[in-house]
Amino acid sequence: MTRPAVDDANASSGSTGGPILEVTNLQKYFPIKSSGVFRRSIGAVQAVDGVSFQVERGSALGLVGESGCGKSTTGRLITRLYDPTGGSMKFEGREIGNLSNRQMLPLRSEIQMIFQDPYSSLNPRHTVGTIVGTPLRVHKMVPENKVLDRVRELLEVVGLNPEHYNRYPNEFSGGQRQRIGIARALALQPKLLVADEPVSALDVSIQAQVVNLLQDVQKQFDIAFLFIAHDLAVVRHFCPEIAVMYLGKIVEIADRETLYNTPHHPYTQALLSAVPDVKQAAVGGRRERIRLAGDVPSPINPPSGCRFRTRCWMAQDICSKVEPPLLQIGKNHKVACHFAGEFGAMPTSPITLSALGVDGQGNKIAGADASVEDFTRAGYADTWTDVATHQERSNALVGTGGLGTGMSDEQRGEGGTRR
Ligand SMILES: Nc1ncnc2c1ncn2[C@@H]1O[C@H](COP(=O)(O)OP(=O)(O)OP(=O)(O)O)[C@@H](O)[C@H]1O
Repeated sequence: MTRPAVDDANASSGSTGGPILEVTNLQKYFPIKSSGVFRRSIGAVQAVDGVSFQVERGSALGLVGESGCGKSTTGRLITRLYDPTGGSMKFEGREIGNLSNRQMLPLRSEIQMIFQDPYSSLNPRHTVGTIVGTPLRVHKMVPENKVLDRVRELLEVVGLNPEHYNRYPNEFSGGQRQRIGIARALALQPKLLVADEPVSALDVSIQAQVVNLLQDVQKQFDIAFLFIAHDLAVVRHFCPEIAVMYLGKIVEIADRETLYNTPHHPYTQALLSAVPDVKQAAVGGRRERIRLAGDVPSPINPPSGCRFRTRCWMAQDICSKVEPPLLQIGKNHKVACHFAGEFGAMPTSPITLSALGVDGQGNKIAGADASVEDFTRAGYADTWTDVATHQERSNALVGTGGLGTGMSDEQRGEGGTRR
């Protein structure tokens, strides 16, 4: 199976490079209707509420968070199984959020999805040959007399016996069924694959095999991935960048090394504390386990200010009054927390004040300008504020030991960051 070279693909879609997917301030509110004849809207489930990220061509972004935080909804928006309530989704530079089903049709082959449950996502009445061959026929990928050859080829790519095309899904194990789902997704030679918890329904012993297969096909066909998972261990080896979601929002996003080594959001720290650390175990150490109290609150009526505050051990008054913006605090690191910092060394006063133009109680400071920075933009800026030193830093100076504008202690005020 071959994929067009990246440059050819760009040329055909009119793309000029840049990320394959750019999502900005994406929202999905599911309306709640009253019962009765006149089904009025009486509220909304704020499943995804202002999410921004980008996925580079051939790369992988991990989207992680507890059940109900909006990961699957985000994946379904990108594949346009759902219509967004607001925001923008650009695929190869082209807005796809407002495309009709018809306009979307040619793009469907380029953005494919792998589902969590390999049992319910395959039609039990169809043979594997039909399941994998149908997209080939619908999108006229190959002439009719070549469909079976291509199906066999795809089965081989995903490590299944090509001669098993005549079998039914119930004749395969869970891991093998997920391989069939992967073969079906690969049939259309996608450029972006949304993998929604592709291994969580599988036996632990099989999970690594399927992740390895996904990694192989990613390299072989230069496919970009949005890899959705509820735990940080699964995405660790797959995704060079990871976004952590909580109740419809991204609370922290960073490159893998930064996120695993120096998480700055209490929620990320809690999630990471549940991940076994082989290196630490080898030297006889144990990472302190942080147990979060209670469940994720309802997205129908989320907590005011910071949505995580009801479960956060760092929460203070400001957290209920003001929503923390997703501040860039490192070269490839953004975090949405008034008290963002390394575990055990988090600041005692909010770091977000000057960006927001508010005082420590969350009240607007008369005459103070909030930052002009757009906190909803996807990707990273070239300059940011270092929360430890309160100094401006820029890509050009990182690594040279050089720092930007030094700030006096006075300027730092109540731990305020200058932007
Ligand atoms: N079609 C829908 N109608 C109404 N509410 C929905 C719908 N789909 C999802 N939701 C709600 O939106 C919120 C986010 O759900 P979503 O499935 O995206 O979360 P998730 O992080 O993927 O969780 P899980 O891992 O359990 O799938 C949940 O509260 C869910 O109940």
